[in-house]
Amino acid sequence: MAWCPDSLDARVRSAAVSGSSAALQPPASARKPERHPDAPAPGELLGAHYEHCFGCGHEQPHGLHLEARAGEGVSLTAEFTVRPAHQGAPGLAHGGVLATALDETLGSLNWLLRKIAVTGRLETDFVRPVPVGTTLHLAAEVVAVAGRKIYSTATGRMDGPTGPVAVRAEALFVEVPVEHFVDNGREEEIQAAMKDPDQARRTRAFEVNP
Ligand SMILES: CCCCCCCCCCCC(=O)SCCNC(=O)CCNC(=O)[C@H](O)C(C)(C)COP(=O)(O)OP(=O)(O)OC[C@H]1O[C@@H](n2cnc3c(N)ncnc32)[C@H](O)[C@@H]1OP(=O)(O)O
Repeated sequence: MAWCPDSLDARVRSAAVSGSSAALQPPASARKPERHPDAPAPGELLGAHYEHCFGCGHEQPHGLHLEARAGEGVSLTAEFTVRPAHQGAPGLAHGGVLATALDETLGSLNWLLRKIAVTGRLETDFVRPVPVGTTLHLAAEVVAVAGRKIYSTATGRMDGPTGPVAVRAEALFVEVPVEHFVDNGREEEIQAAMKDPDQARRTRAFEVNP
């Protein structure tokens, strides 16, 4: 049965105001997202899904080292501190880096659904310049699911989790089978990731859970 709560209507209206495209508006057949019973508990850190991920991996010296924490329902929060390596204009975060932070945060949501999905579309509003040294407080949630399509939204705030919005994004993730990575990725990194001694990361990267 189709799911169309007031909050989704509000999001669609707000999307229209912010200018996000029709492709990011869930169809009438969309359903409410369901948190997987084995999803990390609210408050739990998600950890890196892959040590060399530019967004969350600890083995990327100039990566974002983004730390995401499960929230209620299918939501999470994350933090990312802008470092000198992330500049575009002097002293300010590069817009592409901020989009990456949003992409990584939104991508982490799929772990709460226990679905493996990749970004199909990401639309970003850059609302305020973000100086180097700023900690961006990100909050994201999945708003609807339609077949393989996962619709989600995120904001990034400065000066604390309730501070002014600096960036926001809406996205469509598309669920993919594990072959997506095996068939398209580079052999050496795939082999290395499959040998990762961390069972949780291996599971997250290479198993699709119903
Ligand atoms: C190892 C770590 C693990 C975990 C991985 C975690 C990684 C975290 C990193 C952050 C996330 C990323 O950056 S991920 C990396 C960046 N993204 C990518 O590399 C994805 C590259 N693109 C693709 O591989 C492909 O285009 C896909 C998978 C997105 C879609 O291809 P497909 O599988 O053939 O599916 P397709 O039939 O085309 O589309 C399915 C449905 O989605 C819709 N759709 C598809 N793309 C779009 C789009 N851009 N805008 C609107 N709608 C779209 C279609 O209309 C269709 O709707 P309907 O007809 O069904 O209604």
